[in-house]
Amino acid sequence: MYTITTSQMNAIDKNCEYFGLSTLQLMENAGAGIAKEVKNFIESGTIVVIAGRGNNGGDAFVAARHLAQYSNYKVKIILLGRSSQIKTDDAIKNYQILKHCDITDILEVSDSTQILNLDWIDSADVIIDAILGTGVKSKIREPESTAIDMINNSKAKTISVDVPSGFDPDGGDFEKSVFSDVTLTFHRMKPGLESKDINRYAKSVKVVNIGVCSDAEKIVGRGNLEMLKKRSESSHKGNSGRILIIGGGAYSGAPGLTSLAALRTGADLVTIATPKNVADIIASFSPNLIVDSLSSEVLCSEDIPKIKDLVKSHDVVIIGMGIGRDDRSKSAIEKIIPCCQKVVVDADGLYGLNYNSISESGCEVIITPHAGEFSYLQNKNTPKDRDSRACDVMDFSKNNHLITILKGKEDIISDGERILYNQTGNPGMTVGGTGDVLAGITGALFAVNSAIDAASCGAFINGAAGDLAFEEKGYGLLATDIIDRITDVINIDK
Ligand SMILES: NC(=O)C1=CN([C@@H]2O[C@H](COP(=O)(O)OP(=O)(O)OC[C@H]3O[C@@H](n4cnc5c(N)ncnc54)[C@H](O)[C@@H]3O)[C@@H](O)[C@H]2O)[C@H](O)CC1
Ligand SMILES: [K+]
Repeated sequence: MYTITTSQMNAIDKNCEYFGLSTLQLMENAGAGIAKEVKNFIESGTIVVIAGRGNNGGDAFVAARHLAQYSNYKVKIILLGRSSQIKTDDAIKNYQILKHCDITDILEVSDSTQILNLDWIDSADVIIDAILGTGVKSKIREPESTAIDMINNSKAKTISVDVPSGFDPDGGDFEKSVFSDVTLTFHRMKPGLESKDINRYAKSVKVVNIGVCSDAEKIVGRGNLEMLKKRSESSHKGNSGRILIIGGGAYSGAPGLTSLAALRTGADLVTIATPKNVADIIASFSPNLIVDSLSSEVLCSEDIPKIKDLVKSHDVVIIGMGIGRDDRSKSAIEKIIPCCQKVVVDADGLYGLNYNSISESGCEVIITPHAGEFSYLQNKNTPKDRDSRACDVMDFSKNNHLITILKGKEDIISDGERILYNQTGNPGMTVGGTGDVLAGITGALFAVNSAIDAASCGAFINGAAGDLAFEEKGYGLLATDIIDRITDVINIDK
């Protein structure tokens, strides 16, 4: 089973909320799960909860409430800091309920010398470590740092909530951490908990189910958008993506739509390399576009040296839209794709895919076929039912080392390991050009994000912008109406 990072877990949480499953409910399940494991671990004794001011502490307040129901446990709680400093509404609620649970031993400790003098830690049979979870950042401050040392120096068995406090669940560097006997991590394994020297920090790790609804993980939602890289205030021109679009010749509108969609998604620079017969037409669409004219009226091998040079100065290549199916173009595309580091292949570009050279070159490829194009790629009909389609998309992506967005009423996205579904979009989007827009959005996201995030969020944004356009224009919506609403979808929470 795959691991999930902190930002993936946050995305799942946010998607759960969209489906009506609140973070308070998840916290209740998390805390109840911890209490159940503690009960299995020890029959009776003194349990000391050491809680921080975030949701990790909140989970432990719930666990304390559940454990306090049993007379064979003496439950004591140490909150690091004052209750007025608890950060989240969920943790505050659960802390306040503790007053009504017959738990008499609750201490709020802000000063590290006070912690050093506490005899509670020595008297504990089990310590529940809930100081820091996935919200840990940089150097450990006081009083958390002293509390971690106290736990590590105590004889009590330590059960860590989600991760040993201080430890980076994503597997990055960290300053110090609790050494825990049992770590109870929520929902899925975390990459850091599988690292090679993990035994020092977490002797045993168990995944605890917290009742996440499966669609929150499978269906792309607003939570996934939050995983996208935020632009830093100090970013320079080019940091947010330089996109090279290779398209046009047979048509002129398609690469124009792709370019404008990429710019509206936040790309800094877009260059279109296009056959000479359409170069001036495309340039006339918008002063925002840089157009580089190719040697003849179709993309051909004579253009490859120039394109290889252009590829070097761009982060992502989007290839295929409006290019036509001339054999000369097809063979040029076969040679161009392996020279790219990141490439989105759409429309006629799909007929120039060479899987062997892709896997040898190590370039990252996203393809965006519709069902007909996918049938051609797979050399068999694309199935109609959802599960078989998803299976095919997953197998195809895995076997060919690429990421597929199979466009349809419900888009199916896979990197060969995971399957995601996108349900934004509407029947008005069967109009021409919407696929070109999707390629542009996806390419722009790909410049600064992982391929799977770019593909899944690209599909979501395209469909959601299409839904906004449909509200106003109904079946008269145009691909350009979608481009005009991309920023509304991306900026909705800002
Ligand atoms: N879906 C889930 O997995 C759920 C997880 N839950 C639990 O929530 C925590 C994450 O909660 P969060 O509030 O985001 O962060 P933390 O509790 O880990 O800590 C934030 C808290 O700590 C302070 N802090 C951060 N870094 C430091 C530092 N270096 N030194 C001192 N203090 C630090 C920060 O200021 C905050 O106050 C997750 O692990 C789960 O346990 C949810 O309950 C349910 C769903
Ligand atoms: K913890």
